[in-house]
Amino acid sequence: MKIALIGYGKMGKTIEKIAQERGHTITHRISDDIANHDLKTTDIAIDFSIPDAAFRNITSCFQQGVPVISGTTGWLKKYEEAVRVCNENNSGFIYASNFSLGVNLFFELNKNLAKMMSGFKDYSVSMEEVHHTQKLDAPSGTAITLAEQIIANNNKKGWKLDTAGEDEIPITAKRIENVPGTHTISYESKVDTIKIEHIAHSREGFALGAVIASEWLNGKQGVFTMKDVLFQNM
Ligand SMILES: NC(=O)C1=CN([C@@H]2O[C@H](COP(=O)(O)OP(=O)(O)OC[C@H]3O[C@@H](n4cnc5c(N)ncnc54)[C@H](O)[C@@H]3O)[C@@H](O)[C@H]2O)C=CC1
Ligand SMILES: O=C(O)C1=N[C@H](C(=O)O)C[C@H](O)C1
Repeated sequence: MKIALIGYGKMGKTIEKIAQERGHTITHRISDDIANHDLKTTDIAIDFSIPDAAFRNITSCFQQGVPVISGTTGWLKKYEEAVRVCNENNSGFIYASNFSLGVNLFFELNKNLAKMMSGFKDYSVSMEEVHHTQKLDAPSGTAITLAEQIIANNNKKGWKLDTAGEDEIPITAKRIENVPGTHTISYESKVDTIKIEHIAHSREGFALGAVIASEWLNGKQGVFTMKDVLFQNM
């Protein structure tokens, strides 16, 4: 496959390595305004850029007839608009706050645990995410997805960074040098604590997931999720 990398930073470079190992060709390595680039000869674009540029990058690809895998976080208020532009252009789109297989399994575990805990009022839920110090957004996209899953399966009404109200999930975001991404969910009562945690040891899991998603999306039209890619038969 011919792949355009939009955002050639930490993730772009890790994706390049894995894509080449799997026999793909990198046609573009883009770190500036998408308007400067003609993508028509590429099969798919993988966007891991910055929150302020992601929407413009993604929709510009659809308008050029190029399907998109996007892992950029912090732009999701415009997700529905991106879906509309994808469909108008008969293109293909997968966004995921986290492309790793491990986190997508963790998402399923989180939903089940939230459902199981919903009847037990003695436990209060909270979340902590830890990432490297260059991260632009907080809380992480993954933490927001986890919180939305708890809200849908428990009796919480929303989430807040740091101090939250009675019916909200408090999320703590820590920034520590070189941490690829750790997410911990705790249910705490007076007598004990139940914790589930995902620790990424490197960026390779995110990058491999994004390349597998590109291979899966190639030739398809429509808007999909990582659940479609990884757990089609679940
Ligand atoms: N969904 C997932 O599995 C994962 C998502 N991410 C997200 O991916 C994004 C990128 O992460 P990193 O690679 O760690 O960041 P990074 O800062 O290393 O790379 C971002 C790159 O985007 C470039 N850039 C700036 N303006 C641009 C524009 N207008 N168009 C295209 N590129 C532009 C920057 O020059 C930089 O090279 C972040 O939003 C992060 O949260 C990161 C890891 C996994
Ligand atoms: O910026 C990162 O590094 C990461 N961003 C994603 C997020 O915001 O959830 C995924 C992963 O945790 C690493």
